[in-house]
Amino acid sequence: MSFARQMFGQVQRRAFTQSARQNSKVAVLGAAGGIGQPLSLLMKLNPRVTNLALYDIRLGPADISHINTKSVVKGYDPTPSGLRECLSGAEIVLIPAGVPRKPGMTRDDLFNTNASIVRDLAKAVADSAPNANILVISNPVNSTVPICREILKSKGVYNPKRLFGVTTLDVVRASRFVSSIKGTDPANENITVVGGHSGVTIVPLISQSGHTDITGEKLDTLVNRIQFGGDEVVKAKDGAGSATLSMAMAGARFAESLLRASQGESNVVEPTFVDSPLYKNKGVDFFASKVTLGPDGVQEIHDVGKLTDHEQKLLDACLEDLKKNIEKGVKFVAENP
Ligand SMILES: NC(=O)C1=CN([C@@H]2O[C@H](COP(=O)(O)OP(=O)(O)OC[C@H]3O[C@@H](n4cnc5c(N)ncnc54)[C@H](O)[C@@H]3O)[C@@H](O)[C@H]2O)C=CC1
Ligand SMILES: O=C([O-])CC(=O)C(=O)O
Repeated sequence: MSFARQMFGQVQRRAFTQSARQNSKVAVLGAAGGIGQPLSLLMKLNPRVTNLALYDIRLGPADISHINTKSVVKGYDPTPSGLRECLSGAEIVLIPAGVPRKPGMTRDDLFNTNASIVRDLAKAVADSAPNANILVISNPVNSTVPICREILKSKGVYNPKRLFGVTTLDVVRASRFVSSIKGTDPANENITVVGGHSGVTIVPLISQSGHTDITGEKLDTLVNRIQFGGDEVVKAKDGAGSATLSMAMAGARFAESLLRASQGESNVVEPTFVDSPLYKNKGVDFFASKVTLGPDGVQEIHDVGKLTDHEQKLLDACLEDLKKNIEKGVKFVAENP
């Protein structure tokens, strides 16, 4: 039997044998995109999902509904009522809607287009799924998450425990890159990455991984590759977009963690960009660090732990940029409500 048949056979068996403990509707906004399509596929293969609601302004991945797992899939029209129905009753709303980078662009260069897309989708979520966990993938995450907060606040439904910037890809990359240096299994490499999700705001804490032998130039190269892993992909795709498959996997992993926590599993920890007390005294309202997830979303925000002098310098540079990125999102909503 081919590897693919074996793999999908296993997924299917799991899907049919594990009975869902509760109804979990997951909505994907931007479902027809480079991330949206594989992300929707992974959600369709997840036995914890009972309803999968797909929305995009262009035609979506219609054949996902033919996959023989139990969940019910529905694609919605790109109309206000379609979006309302898509969101109604959703436990998780994944947002990969928006434009990706081209070579030479920073994530911040996407702001002008993606800020209004995310703002308008956040308004719809506030109206139709005010209690949902909102998982923002659209870049620049450091600004689009604060945009969501401002919209939810303006509508009186902001719950800081349920708004997440998805930074899982940084952690996925970090464990893969460290494992390729060390010749280890990436599944066993849990590298903490804190801060935000662009360039120097991405701060990998290699000292906490136990790999104290990665130092000097080797460490600098590794840190730079984690911080600019997204650029590596943008360059390789040469105008055809940015990371899609690895991002879909990372988004699906984060959504799965939230579902595990909401379905009663304890000690579910994921790094994510949330409304965080850690650096509010420095004017930084959002920060990614390890977060224990619970049935109500954020359960506990962990601090960054012990840092080397080198990591402290990286963190200082991160906080400076992050503050500006967050302020930019807040200002956008104040001026363009
Ligand atoms: N957080 C992260 O780690 C990562 C974030 N990204 C970001 O994810 C976003 C999406 O990337 P791709 O999927 O590659 O782009 P894409 O262009 O392939 O797909 C985006 C989709 O969003 C849809 N869309 C646009 N406006 C919409 C609206 N108002 N409502 C619903 N759907 C809408 C488009 O029709 C398209 O299908 C980009 O902003 C990219 O920078 C990409 C990789 C990693
Ligand atoms: O680099 C980009 O534009 C997409 C992204 O966020 C990533 O791959 O980490």
